[in-house]
Amino acid sequence: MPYWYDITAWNERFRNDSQTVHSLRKFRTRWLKQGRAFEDALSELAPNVADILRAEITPHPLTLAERLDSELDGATKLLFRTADGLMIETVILRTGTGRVSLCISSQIGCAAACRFCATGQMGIARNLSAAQILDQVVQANQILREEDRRVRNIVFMGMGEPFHNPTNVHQAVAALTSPLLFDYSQQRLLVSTVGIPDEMLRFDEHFPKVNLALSLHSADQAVRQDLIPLAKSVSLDRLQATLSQLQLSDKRQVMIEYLMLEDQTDRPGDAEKLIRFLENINAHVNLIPYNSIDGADHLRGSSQAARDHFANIVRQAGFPVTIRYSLGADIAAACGQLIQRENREIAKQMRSNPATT
Ligand SMILES: C[S@@+](CC[C@H](N)C(=O)[O-])C[C@H]1O[C@@H](n2cnc3c(N)ncnc32)[C@H](O)[C@@H]1O
Ligand code: SF4
Repeated sequence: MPYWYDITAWNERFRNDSQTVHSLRKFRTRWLKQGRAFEDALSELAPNVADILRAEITPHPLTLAERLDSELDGATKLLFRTADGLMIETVILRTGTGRVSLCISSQIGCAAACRFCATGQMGIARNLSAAQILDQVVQANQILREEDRRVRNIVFMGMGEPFHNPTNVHQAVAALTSPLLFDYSQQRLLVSTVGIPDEMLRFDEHFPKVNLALSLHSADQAVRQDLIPLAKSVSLDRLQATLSQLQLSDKRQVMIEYLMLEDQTDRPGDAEKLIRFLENINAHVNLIPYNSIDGADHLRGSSQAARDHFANIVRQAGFPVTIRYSLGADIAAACGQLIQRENREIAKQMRSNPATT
């Protein structure tokens, strides 16, 4: 049975029936581009075609468990439950201009175990399937349809390391950018990684216009690997060489994400190291204010003065610098925070009683 996003397989199956191929195309437009509910998208199809889809497609592999709307700004956090009871987060970000970005998850938990990240502290890592990754976009667009909006930009900045789940992430990106499915241009997507060199290059080759972000956070090897245990196996030299091989241009700079941590990453000397690291790389630096998380009491976010000073040093070296404005502070914006404990509990139950899961 083909997945709903496997266009080649569906077309092959109905290759002698052009009318069905045509009505399937209409259905996909209504469902994926217009954000209609599955049953509504089926309503204009011939009954026999609608019955085939009802019988063979699982439209929503995720169940929306909770929706939290920020009272401060245009953020909505969606908490989804997978079939085996684990939770993931997706965030809708509405900007003042009316544009909407969606922050999606690619894994449950994350093996990189970054000290500052609630997802990394979750103690469980499981890949999301391509259908689960895509369902976050499908369900967000259904919510946004009620507001006459559609997701415009999609960022893989939710839970998980996308390049630890490359097969499913490649499939999901191919579906999102396929004119026959979601029809987003590659430029509307951004994949953020902690830095998995081979996978970054492979992705760049397949999707040369999808934006890439590297979560660097420090250009000092000792500090970086202290914050990101996975960095012990990836040297800064290797990362630098990887960045220099990406297909960058005026329209596609690599985004360097840099977490501002007091006395660890935010000193003027740290800015100088960052500038040296980025020499000859077409990069845009995004400074990230730290959202404190449980169990990381030794980490403190930088003051605004330190952040501004750092930004000025990097700007003077010729790099565009932005400071990330964190939306949804009142709905626990730091990804994974809300569900960290719940997932740990479920994972513990699974381990102690595997027969029931
Ligand atoms: C959750 S990660 C997911 C994508 C990928 N694994 C990565 O690290 O780039 C997305 C971004 O959130 C940042 N982040 C994680 N925990 C944070 C926190 N407590 N405060 C601020 N940013 C955080 C990460 O450093 C990363 O730049
Ligand atoms: S910051 Fe990214 S790589 Fe690090 S633990 Fe969190 S999700 Fe994983």
